[in-house]
Amino acid sequence: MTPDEEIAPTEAAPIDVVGAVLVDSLARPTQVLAAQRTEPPELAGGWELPGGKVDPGESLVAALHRELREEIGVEVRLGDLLAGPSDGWWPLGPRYRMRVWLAEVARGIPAPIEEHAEVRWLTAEDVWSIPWLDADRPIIEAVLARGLGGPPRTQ
Ligand SMILES: Nc1nc2c([nH]c(=O)n2[C@H]2C[C@H](O)[C@@H](COP(=O)(O)OP(=O)(O)OP(=O)(O)O)O2)c(=O)[nH]1
Repeated sequence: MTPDEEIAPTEAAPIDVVGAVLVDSLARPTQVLAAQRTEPPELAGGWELPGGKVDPGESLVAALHRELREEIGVEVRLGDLLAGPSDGWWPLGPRYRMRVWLAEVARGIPAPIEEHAEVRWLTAEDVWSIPWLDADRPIIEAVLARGLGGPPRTQ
């Protein structure tokens, strides 16, 4: 063991987060829902996919339904997993990783009940009009590549 390895901290397991690409229609998506964070200060004002951390012992899908109910007040139907580059996960900085599903509203109207200042439906045309969190940008690129009622973004 080198001195460097001796002092290197053990790599902590990533914390699992789940998120939804909530679209107006799974069959023919033309709009995606973005939610503006209110905390922590370094992320406040940034826009993200609704979702949150998985509780201990909770399944990923159960966590996603719970977070969507608590945060934006909707019941959803889940569609496909939007697979990320790391075994299906999307990296969120050094501490977190996120699984993302397409979803549509089954009941309720999305509202910023908890943790968000605002929620907004965005078309392909205006999807870059808001400052997405850095980690979310490749996810939004992937959403556009799948199709959001318009051609994929080219640059
Ligand atoms: N929910 C969500 N979190 C994201 C996204 N992008 C991104 O970098 N993150 C980060 C922000 C947070 O550091 C972490 C998820 O934590 P969270 O604050 O949403 O989780 P939570 O709802 O369970 O919050 P809390 O109860 O622990 O306060 O992942 C995203 O699109 N959605």
